[in-house]
Amino acid sequence: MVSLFKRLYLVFYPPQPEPTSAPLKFGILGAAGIAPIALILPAKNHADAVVHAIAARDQKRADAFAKKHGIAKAYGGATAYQDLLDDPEIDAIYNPLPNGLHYEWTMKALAAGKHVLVEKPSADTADETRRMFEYAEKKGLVLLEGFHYRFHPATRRMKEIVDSGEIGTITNIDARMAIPSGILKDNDIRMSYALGGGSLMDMGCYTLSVARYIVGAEPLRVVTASADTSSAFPRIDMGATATLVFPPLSPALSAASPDATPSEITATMTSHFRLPARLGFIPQLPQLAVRVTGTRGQVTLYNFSSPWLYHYIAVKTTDDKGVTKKRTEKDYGPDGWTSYRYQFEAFVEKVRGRVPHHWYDAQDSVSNLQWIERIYEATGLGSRPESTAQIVTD
Ligand SMILES: NC(=O)C1=CN([C@@H]2O[C@H](COP(=O)(O)OP(=O)(O)OC[C@H]3O[C@@H](n4cnc5c(N)ncnc54)[C@H](OP(=O)(O)O)[C@@H]3O)[C@@H](O)[C@H]2O)C=CC1
Ligand SMILES: O=C1OC[C@@H](O)[C@H](O)[C@H]1O
Repeated sequence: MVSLFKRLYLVFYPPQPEPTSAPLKFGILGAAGIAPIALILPAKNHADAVVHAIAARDQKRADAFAKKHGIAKAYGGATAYQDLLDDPEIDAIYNPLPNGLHYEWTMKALAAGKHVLVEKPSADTADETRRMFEYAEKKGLVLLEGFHYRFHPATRRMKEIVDSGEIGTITNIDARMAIPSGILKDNDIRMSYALGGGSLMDMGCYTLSVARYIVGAEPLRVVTASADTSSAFPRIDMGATATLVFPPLSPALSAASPDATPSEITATMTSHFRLPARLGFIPQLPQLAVRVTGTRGQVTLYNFSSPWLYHYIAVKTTDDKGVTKKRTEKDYGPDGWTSYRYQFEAFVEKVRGRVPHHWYDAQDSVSNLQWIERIYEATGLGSRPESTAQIVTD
């Protein structure tokens, strides 16, 4: 318990190292709820980065956010986002706008010559994501989709266990990210189709991402997909469940397994904004685990999407004699380092032209959106709308 408090204390009150002589200056588009944990706190703990400006559609909101977080500049009003992008002092942009605005403002930020860390999912469609990364490449700028969980040591450890062959040949993956009803309000950005909402976009993007990461390959097909909708939000999947088939693990990985004939892998992904109460009044617990089943056992990473807060990796194996062994591992890394802090470290390293401890390429982000779109198509709800913004690129 003491270590939990110490860890969380250091997350919210991180040590602030002496800054370098010219730290990277970040600007944030929108006074978004996620910005403090995902960018401001990691930057406070980084010697070579500083959050220099915030832009919000309302000046008072921008000022209040800047004051609260010790940010030097606050842009407000109708032109605030573009004003921030036009600020020559800013090197990099954090884009935590609603999903449906990721494409427009990432493209505009790249056009202004800024590196971009864009929140997940990177855009509404795979085609938008592809165009964003192609443009970043052309401009020689760093663009990263913020799948922070990938940078955390617990995620890497789970993958290491799977790749070691300890649980045999993988047969199934079950990835869930779902929260009980009563948390998400009707006016949340996640409930707006026009803003790129839906549980598959918001939470399903993680479940798909983690399954693809574990297998290290793209799915072959969507087998089943269904969505829970309501008459009040007909185009929003309050919940979505999809079953996809992946190819067997690559020979390099299956060589670590003693099983002779690896078979296709079935992955089930579940996301939900409002898990219904049991018997109408007992709230369900959040579902936040990814479980990988193999021919000789299982590995479960609980809370794969926010491992920094709390997680465990449960490994269960059964040998040829039927003897079952269980163990639990944890890997938080240094106290106070969230998955966002690891992600931030990698982003800054990349911008500085150094090799980050972990990275994933543009195709990874494009593929994630491709499969989100295929699942939406299979549910009958269709992709989220493409941006209609006019963007001037060079
Ligand atoms: N990596 C992670 O762990 C998480 C990632 N996210 C992602 O971050 C993004 C933002 O999520 P979250 O912080 O929860 O959202 P919020 O609603 O808290 O913030 C969204 C921001 O978008 C701005 N905005 C611009 N146009 C609109 C509009 N038309 N309607 C509403 N807001 C608008 C607002 O900025 P302004 O201040 O200018 O009004 C607002 O502050 C999403 O893409 C989400 O998927 C969210 C949570 C966790
Ligand atoms: O990490 C997260 O948890 C809750 C979600 O609604 C959010 O958008 C996601 O990124």
